[in-house]
Amino acid sequence: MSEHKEKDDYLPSNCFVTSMLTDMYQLTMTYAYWKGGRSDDVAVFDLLFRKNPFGGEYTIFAGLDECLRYVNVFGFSDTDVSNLRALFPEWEEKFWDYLLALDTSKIKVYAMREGAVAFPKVPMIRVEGPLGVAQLLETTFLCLVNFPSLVATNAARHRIAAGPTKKLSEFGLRRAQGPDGAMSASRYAYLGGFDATSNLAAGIKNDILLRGTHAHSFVSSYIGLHELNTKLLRRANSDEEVDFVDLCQNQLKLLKASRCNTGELAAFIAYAQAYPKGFLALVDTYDTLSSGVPNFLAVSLALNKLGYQPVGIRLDSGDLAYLSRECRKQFIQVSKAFSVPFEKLTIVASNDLNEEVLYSLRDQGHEIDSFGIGTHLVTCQRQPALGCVYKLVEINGSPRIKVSQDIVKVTIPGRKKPFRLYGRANQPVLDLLVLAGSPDPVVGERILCRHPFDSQKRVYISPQRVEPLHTLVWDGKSVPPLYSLQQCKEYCASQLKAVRSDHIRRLNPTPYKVSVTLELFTFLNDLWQSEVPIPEID
Ligand SMILES: Nc1ncnc2c1ncn2[C@@H]1O[C@H](COP(=O)(O)OP(=O)(O)OP(=O)(O)O)[C@@H](O)[C@H]1O
Ligand SMILES: O=P(O)(O)OC[C@H]1O[C@H](OP(=O)(O)OP(=O)(O)O)[C@H](O)[C@@H]1O
Ligand SMILES: O=C(O)c1cccnc1
Ligand SMILES: [Mg+2]
Repeated sequence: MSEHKEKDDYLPSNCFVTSMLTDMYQLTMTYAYWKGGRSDDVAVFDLLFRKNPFGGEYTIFAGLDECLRYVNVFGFSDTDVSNLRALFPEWEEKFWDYLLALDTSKIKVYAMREGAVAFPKVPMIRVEGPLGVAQLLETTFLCLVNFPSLVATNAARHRIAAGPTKKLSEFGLRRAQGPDGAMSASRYAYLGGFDATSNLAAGIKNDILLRGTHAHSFVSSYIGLHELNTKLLRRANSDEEVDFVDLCQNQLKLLKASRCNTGELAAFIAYAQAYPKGFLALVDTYDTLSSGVPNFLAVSLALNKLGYQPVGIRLDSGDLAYLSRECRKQFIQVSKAFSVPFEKLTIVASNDLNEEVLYSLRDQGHEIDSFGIGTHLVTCQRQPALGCVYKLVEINGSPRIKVSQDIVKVTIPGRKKPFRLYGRANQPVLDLLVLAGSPDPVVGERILCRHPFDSQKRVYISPQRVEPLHTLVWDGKSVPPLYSLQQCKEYCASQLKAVRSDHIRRLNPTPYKVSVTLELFTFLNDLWQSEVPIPEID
């Protein structure tokens, strides 16, 4: 086989994503399957999680496109084989021919749509095909789904906490877990509900709106007005150049602000000279209310006189609720006193924001229009990992079960189709797992839905709508349609809108029901009984 197996342009975003990006035990199992003559046994694996993250009751499924890109380039190169040969010199020669020839042409992948709201135990992805290959996909698939889904869910939670009208920008690049953590976080935060990113590379690569203000260093780099290389600024609608520095100083006098830092004023003037149409100032370097805001307003009034409209401010410390209200008050006062349209200037807030702070700000009342959120969003500080697993559920048509003392860890065996059943209000009521060979649920037909493990819990439902959650997305090659990031983002928003609000609420959200058919319930319990020896007490 050639050194690279690149097919078309459908390649993983990260160059580390190759068939060697896996746990060593996947390769040692591959060899043992091959030695045991099991490589071509037909396996079915489910990729699912057991517990929603962040103490919530929902999860956003993300990362599918990257899984399919990986499946598209799956395969071992000559270099991979020579590296593996050095590691495992005792492996039989013929195995290397087998490994070099491995591809995903016999693999089928069924999956939820990227951006779907997913619930515990319902497979987000089902992989079918030769055991030797399907097994090898485990680690990489998990790696490609866990973090994206976690970040997308985190972003969705921040969106819900901020409210639908606020602008949300992801500011996490500098604090992310390495370059891939940052690039993934920017992409999947957007999918989960953010509007923009400060990450230039991610914005350009993914066509995400780029947003940014300026740093404290820009402000503190100026000590006085003498550092400005020009005093001039051209009017918006003519070529006339005006002494802008004089104009700003005069406006400051009119504002009767006596405790302003002159270096800060110089920085704001310099920024306004560079961006007269996009003037937004970070106002907390010295003192927000007695220096930053009056300096900002003086420069803004001067810009107004030259025909420009300023954009707003960023607050990055202090009590953001209080400060934003005070700033808005001052904008309104100045609007009235000077007859300028400053009432609705944008207030951006940042500084260690997270879901809890967003809720708290809402409770207190604030005037912030836009939030810049970094560390907590991209590192998922509240819960740093999602526990997706990849479990064998069937081999050569025989269902397999992984039993555990801990009931939530028991896998639901067999090849299954998941459906979302909708009730009267056209809202999802429960997800139902049905054995693949059994009939699909039918609209208007009453069906018994059972809790997979708790025999007491069962409900009848006559669904108003039945939505199959899986579609075939890879059948030896990718199966269209492939959805763009924008489409995944829109799908995510529409899914979240459809879910009953009590599943989403902040405190004690209601768990969403995940059930199995009576047939699957009986099948699961019979298999459990037959596989687990009955303990004997003497
Ligand atoms: N009104 C508010 N209600 C709840 N939390 C807030 C409010 N305003 C700000 N916060 C949060 O409180 C924390 C304050 O952080 P911190 O202790 O670093 O203060 P700071 O204002 O940045 O101080 P410093 O300027 O000394 O760095 C941040 O996480 C911020 O998001
Ligand atoms: O707090 P986060 O949610 O992670 O958001 C990003 C933070 O990063 C920047 O601070 P930093 O001190 O790095 O630089 P600055 O001088 O621009 O404030 C910015 O001002 C925010 O406070
Ligand atoms: O543009 C900003 O204001 C920004 C970007 C990254 C981190 N903190 C702030
Ligand atoms: Mg900061």
